[in-house]
Formats: sequence, C-alpha cells, structure tokens
Amino acid sequence: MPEHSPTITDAAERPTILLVDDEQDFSRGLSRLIQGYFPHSEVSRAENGRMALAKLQESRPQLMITDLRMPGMNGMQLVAEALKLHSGLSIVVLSGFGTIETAVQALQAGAYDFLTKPVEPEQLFRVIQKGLERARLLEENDRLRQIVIRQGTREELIGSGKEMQRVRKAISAIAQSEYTVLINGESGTGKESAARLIHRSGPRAVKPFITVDCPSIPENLLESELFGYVKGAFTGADRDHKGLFAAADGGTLHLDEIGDISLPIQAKLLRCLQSGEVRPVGANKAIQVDVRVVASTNRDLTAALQEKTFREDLFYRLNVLSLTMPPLRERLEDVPLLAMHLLRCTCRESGEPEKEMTPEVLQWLSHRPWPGNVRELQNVVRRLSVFCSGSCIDMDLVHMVIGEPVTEEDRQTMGNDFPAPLSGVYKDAKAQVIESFTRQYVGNLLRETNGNISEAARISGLSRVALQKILSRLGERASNYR
Ligand SMILES: Nc1ncnc2c1ncn2[C@@H]1O[C@H](COP(=O)(O)OP(=O)(O)OP(=O)(O)O)[C@@H](O)[C@H]1O
Repeated sequence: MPEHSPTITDAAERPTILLVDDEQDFSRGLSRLIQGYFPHSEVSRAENGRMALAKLQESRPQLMITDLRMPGMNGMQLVAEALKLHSGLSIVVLSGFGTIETAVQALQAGAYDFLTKPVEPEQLFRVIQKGLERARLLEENDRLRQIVIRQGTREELIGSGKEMQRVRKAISAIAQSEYTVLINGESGTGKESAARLIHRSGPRAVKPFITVDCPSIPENLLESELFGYVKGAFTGADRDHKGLFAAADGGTLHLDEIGDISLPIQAKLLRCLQSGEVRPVGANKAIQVDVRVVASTNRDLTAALQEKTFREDLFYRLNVLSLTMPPLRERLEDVPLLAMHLLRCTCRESGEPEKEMTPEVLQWLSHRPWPGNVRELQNVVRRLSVFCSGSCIDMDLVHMVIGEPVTEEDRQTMGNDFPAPLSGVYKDAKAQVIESFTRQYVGNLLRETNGNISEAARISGLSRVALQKILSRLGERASNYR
C-alpha cells in the first residue's frame, strides 16, 4: 500500500488504452489526441472485435474505448466478450447520433461510460481519466483481496503502512522478552489485539493468555478476582478461589485500562510485580506465580502521576517496555485492507457467503476520521454487511445505511479533517455538522470529567439519561475516559 496517501495511486503506472474502431483515420486521430494528453499511457488499436479480443488476451489494458457499429462483431457483443476475459476492464463505448439507446444498453451490459461522436476532447479526457482511476482502484482492490485471502481470518494486526510496520517490529522484539509492557493508545486502536500478539509470538504462546477489563470489575471484587481468596475469607467465600494471576500461571495476564484501578489495588499489584508472588485474600502465605503482565491504557498516565491518582513506582514497573498503538486517522492507508479483512471476518462469523466492497466504498472509508478507530470501522462494516442483501456493498448502500451523502470529491476538496460537507443537501450537511460537533463536545466533556457521568450531566445541563442516550448513539463509553 502507498504510505503517503490513503488513496490508491500506485497501481498501473503505465496504463494501456485499447481503441477499437473500424474507421482507421478516426481511430488514428483519437489515438494521437489521447497520447498527447496522457503521455504516460500506451495506446494500442484494433480494427474490429476479433482483433480486440486477441489483444485483450495477450495484454491486460486498463481501458477499452470501442465503437458500437462495426462489421462482424458489434460493440455490444465485444463488451460482453471482453468482460468475460477481463472482468476488471473499464469499457467506454462510442456511439454515433441515434445509437444512444444502444449505448445505454451497453452500459447495462457492463460498459463503464459512453461518448458520442463527434468526440469532444475535454469530455474524452475526463472520461478516460475516470476510467483509468477506476481501473487502478479495481487492480488495487484485487491485490488487497489476494492479501486478505492469504491472510484468512486469523486474528492478526492488519495494516502494512509505516505505523503498523513499526508496531509489528516492536511487538516481535517485545515478545521475546519477559519484561512488563505498557501499551498506550486510544480506544479501539487494537491494544488488546497487540497484547494477544505479544503473547502468541513469544515463548509463553502455549500457556494461557487472560485479559482483565479492570473497570468492568467492581472495585471491591477486583482484588479477589486478581489474586484469589481462600475459603472463609469473607461472607460467601465457601471454597478456595484461584484468581486470575494463578490462572494465567506460565502465561500472560493482560490488564486492560490499568489507569482505572484504585490506589489500594495499585499497591497490591506493585507488590506482586516486585515479588512474583500473590497473596489470595484471607491467606496467610503468598504463592509464587510466573506471569508476564501486559498492561494497557487509553489514558495519559503521566497526567495521572501528576494528579497522584496513579502510583509512580507502579508506572515505572509497568512501563519497562512500551508500545503506542496509532489512531486509525494516522494510518488511513490501511483502511481498505482492514475493511476487507473485517468484512471477511463478519461474513464468516454470521455464516454468510463472502461479500465484497466496491473500490468507491473502500475509498470513502479511507477518508473518514474514525474517532472510534478500528472498532468503529468494524461496526460500520458489520452494519453495512447486515444491510447488504446481495454480494457487493456499494455507495448506494452506504448512503442508505450511514445516511451520509458526502461524496468522495467533497472529501478530497475539503481535506480529511473537515468534519462535514458544506455543500450538498442542506439537511444532510447540517446533520453531519451536528453529529461531528456532538462527538467532539461529548469527548471533551468526558475528558474534562474523567468519564464521570453525573459531573458531565451537571456541566452540560443535560439529564444523565439524555447524556447516556447520546453516548450510546455515538458508541462511546464513559469508562474509556476514566
Ligand atoms: N490492526 C488491526 N487489524 C485487525 N483488527 C483489528 C486491528 N486493530 C483492532 N482490531 C479489531 O478492532 C477491535 C478493537 O480492538 P481492541 O479491542 O484490540 O482495541 P483496544 O485498543 O484494546 O480497545 P479498548 O481500549 O476500547 O479496549 C477488535 O475486534 C480487534 O480485533
């Protein structure tokens, strides 16, 4: 994948255009015109359908421009035969006055566009430009599909851009060591996936890997969940309980959202990391465990150190090795590959036949800001897949499901960071601006209040219920800000 841009530009560097027309003078003139405007392209010519098919068999042009009325095989038949040979070929049909109806039929048969004779150079160049871009996208699509097929649905960190190469290199090095690791990154960037890959790529791979989502366990239970308890330690403790450290013995314990644990648990965790022992609640002796700890957080722990909500000694204990997962907006070049991978996984999960996405959809996905990172992309792909009754997700479906009529051109002219189109249908553009504002507002509010819903409701003047509703609509979790 190109590293410089999320758009797909590197495939087919010297595109070939095949002109099919029985009028030799016209065809020669057209060829010169095209060659002059697209000096990097290669233009070849065929006098009839049979010759065109022979050329298609020996080379793979990106674009074919064909006349409709030709002796022998006509343009319509050629379109059908050519697509059988080369389904990704972009075909433009040339129709004389009075054959527009036939040109429309050719479009229905799979041609990409049509031009009427006499050909207007400006229009010709525009159509060729679009056709070549489409061919590039299709070729890129094909290349990505091959990668995804080779990859299978193995749980993997997908991405071949510079950032993911850095992450993968770091993971291979980290996996071979025994030190504790601290993984930083926004929610949904793949911190848990990275922790899993560290485990799987190292000598502990055959032993257990256990993830603990720290904020999801009530504080009063976290200690006994982590370290275990003995029978009679508290009311209801009617037998010994091993705890997650002991369960992960020999393997890896991933402590997710470590920034959210209370100071007393931090102290116990520090003791455990220093001594390699855990003391179950109510036990009078500690037990030795061999566990590698990989912690992760989406919070800025250095700020928590200053606020004294996170212990400095524990921070340095955990942060022997560190890994930062990049937000998706900083590696948009990985989106097409990721989207295809996630779609394949989604279809497998739901037991459906595999589906595809058009190049336009992949490009559209590559220009979104993805505040919820890969998890948000995964949700969008799942939604599109659920509503796709056929085998291909196209832009019509995107507009229907996502309800965002922004075009790729809008995005490109406005830049990737622009929150919403300032053109198009007023109602839709307004809805997008509001959506983008709400996302930013709620994000700031939760950051400011460290994810405290009551406090956030008080500052915003919204009721708790209204705020919760907004959060759930945006797919946000207050716990991600604690
Ligand atoms: N590079 C990637 N390739 C493929 N799938 C990915 C990648 N990164 C994340 N995912 C998928 O996205 C989802 C979210 O990833 P994960 O749970 O690892 O993120 P996280 O940073 O731990 O999120 P949180 O902070 O909210 O716990 C998972 O389903 C994961 O499989």
